[in-house]
Amino acid sequence: MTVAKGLEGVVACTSGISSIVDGVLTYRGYNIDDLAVYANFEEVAYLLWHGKLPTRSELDQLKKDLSQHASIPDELLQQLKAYPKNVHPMSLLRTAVSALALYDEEAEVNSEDANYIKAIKLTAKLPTIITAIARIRQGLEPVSPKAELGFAANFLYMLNGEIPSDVSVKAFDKALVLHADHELNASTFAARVTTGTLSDLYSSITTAIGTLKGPLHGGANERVMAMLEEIGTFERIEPYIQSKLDNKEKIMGFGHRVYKDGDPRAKHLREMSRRLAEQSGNSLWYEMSAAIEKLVYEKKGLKPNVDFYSASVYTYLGIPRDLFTPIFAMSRVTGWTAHVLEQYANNRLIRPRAEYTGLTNQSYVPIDQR
Ligand SMILES: CC(=O)SCCNC(=O)CCNC(=O)[C@H](O)C(C)(C)COP(=O)(O)OP(=O)(O)OC[C@H]1O[C@@H](n2cnc3c(N)ncnc32)[C@H](O)[C@@H]1OP(=O)(O)O
Ligand SMILES: O=C([O-])CC(=O)C(=O)O
Repeated sequence: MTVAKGLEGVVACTSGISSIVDGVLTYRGYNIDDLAVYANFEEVAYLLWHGKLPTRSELDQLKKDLSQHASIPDELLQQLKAYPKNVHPMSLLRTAVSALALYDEEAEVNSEDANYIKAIKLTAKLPTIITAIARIRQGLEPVSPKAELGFAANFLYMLNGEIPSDVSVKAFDKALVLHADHELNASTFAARVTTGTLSDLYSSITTAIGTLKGPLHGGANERVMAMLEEIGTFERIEPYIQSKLDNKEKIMGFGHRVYKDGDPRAKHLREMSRRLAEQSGNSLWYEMSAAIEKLVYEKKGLKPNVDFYSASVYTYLGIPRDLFTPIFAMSRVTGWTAHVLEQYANNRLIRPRAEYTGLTNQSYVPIDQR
């Protein structure tokens, strides 16, 4: 047997959802560079689920469906209020999504239609859950979603209780577009493994959230911000980075399993960070990020991934650091569910092999003789 550690280079399934070829990322054949400029998040969700861009009336219907399903069961809201306050929002989100299944009568119905509706429900409810988590821990009442607001605007509105500015909504919407899908990343693969057993869609998304949470995957974005805060000043950048490299520690937001010459999403986030810095009158986070990018490339030849500049973008948008990964989940749930639907449509159990490296020929010794 040949072992590909971390499954590097292994092609584990076919997929028609997103592709990465020669460093170019596409969703359903559309280049991410075009989608980032022209599409909004709801259009991208439709594209991922249906394989084509929506017509005006299809988009209006999806927006209606998302808004119709945005509220969460009162039982879940009461649970969110009862959960411990000092727990990471990703842990709360994972538990809340699992709990949500208990209040969906169709949770166990495994038809294509029922699963598509579950995909819409989960996408609609994630912002409501995340903002409720954020407000409850501050002793504030959760804010109910507003039907007339779009997906990105609704999140910012429910988080702060104020209608957000157009500039913030546009920037946040673009960040959601950029995070929506990414071929067979770890959390999507995990979701497909769960789906492969013919378990239910809520189980697959709970699996995916738990997988995204790790610092080598989606959890890197909040750690990038922690690093920027820890470094704090320009003079401290060089010694900080050098000591990380000397100690063979990972610099968060750099490197990628698939992109060796840079992540195409990073340039959009870099530009967003630059603009938001200019508008906010506080360029520190952007300037520090740009200096770190240059230095890490000079010293180690590594380029930033999607998580690097998203940290300063979200900070400029006034979003607390520990909500960065939940926001990633809020966008990626569209990609995860598209992959779950694709897996169900052409399923085979996912069950690779392991090369055994343990002891052999052991003789059983009775317990009182060990
Ligand atoms: C949304 C996302 O999931 S994007 C990724 C988010 N994760 C991060 O930003 C965490 C930091 N980055 C990393 O840990 C890695 O680059 C990963 C997990 C993304 C990819 O890991 P792998 O493909 O397994 O690469 P691997 O860890 O083998 O790295 C290859 C080489 O680059 C180095 N390297 C890779 N990333 C980094 C980094 N961020 N900082 C320092 N060195 C790094 C490794 O030390 C190794 O160097 P060596 O050959 O001198 O030993
Ligand atoms: O593809 C990966 O390995 C990680 C990633 O960038 C993503 O999930 O967006």
